[in-house]
Amino acid sequence: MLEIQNITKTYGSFQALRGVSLQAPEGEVFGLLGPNGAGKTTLLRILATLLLPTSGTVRVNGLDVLREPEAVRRIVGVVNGGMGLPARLTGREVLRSFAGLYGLTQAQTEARIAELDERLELGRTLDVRAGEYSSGMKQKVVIARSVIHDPAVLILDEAASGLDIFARRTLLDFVHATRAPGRLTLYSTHVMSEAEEVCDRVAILHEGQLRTVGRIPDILADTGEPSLERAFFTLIRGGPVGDGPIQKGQSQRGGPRAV
Ligand SMILES: Nc1ncnc2c1ncn2[C@@H]1O[C@H](COP(=O)(O)OP(=O)(O)OP(=O)(O)O)[C@@H](O)[C@H]1O
Repeated sequence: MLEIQNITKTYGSFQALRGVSLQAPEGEVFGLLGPNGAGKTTLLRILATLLLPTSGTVRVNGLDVLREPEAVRRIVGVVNGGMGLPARLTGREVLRSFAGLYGLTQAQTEARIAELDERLELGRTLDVRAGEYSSGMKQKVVIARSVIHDPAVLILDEAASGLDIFARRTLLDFVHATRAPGRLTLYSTHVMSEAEEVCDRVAILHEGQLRTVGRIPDILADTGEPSLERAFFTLIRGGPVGDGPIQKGQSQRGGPRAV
């Protein structure tokens, strides 16, 4: 479903991604974890055709992101920071205009808006102008807009940030429900409990390189840690957290596990 081969990205003389390769199968929610500045947004923007890599290749559903960006955009939905909404439009108008861009008929559009209203609990947000939204209302409409065309691949970059616990719960349930044959959701977060809840597999990125890729139970077993948060620190710091014993998996530091 997603194949990333040796991606690098250089900003000026700074190497933000230093040879990232991974594969993510369909039918799963795949988590991308890493500290600030690890390169998560850079990688996700490359996958979403919003940024060119310096080198390497990415295929989404067999489509080359560099050679066939238009085709990739039709099957990908993306939410990342700083996405704006036109202040004078209501949520419903925003969704209708995006549905039009993707060629949905009026009947398809209204059915999809009704479905997203239910799944994301949009409620009155649909009929309020975006200029009057709270940050949580805005984020819900941004998410609804990103999936109006029912994309096979959904990229959510820190999508829960700024949401209260009710909206966060709605989002996590929504993400959970995206797990289906022929679908892939990429979910980046700093919140380990979110990753533990919704992700089947995670990649941990640090300083532009993968520290590990795998199923969460396997990562816990390999690091000998009881939680993803402790495993995360162990992998990022290159040593055990607190006074915990050094466990198996240490030999893998600095290189990713096979998926
Ligand atoms: N346009 C840019 N120009 C120069 N450097 C950049 C640019 N965008 C990102 N960087 C740098 O690349 C590195 C990776 O940034 P990126 O935003 O991908 O990290 P991140 O893992 O998403 O971080 P965060 O969790 O803080 O959002 C950082 O050191 C950042 O300063």
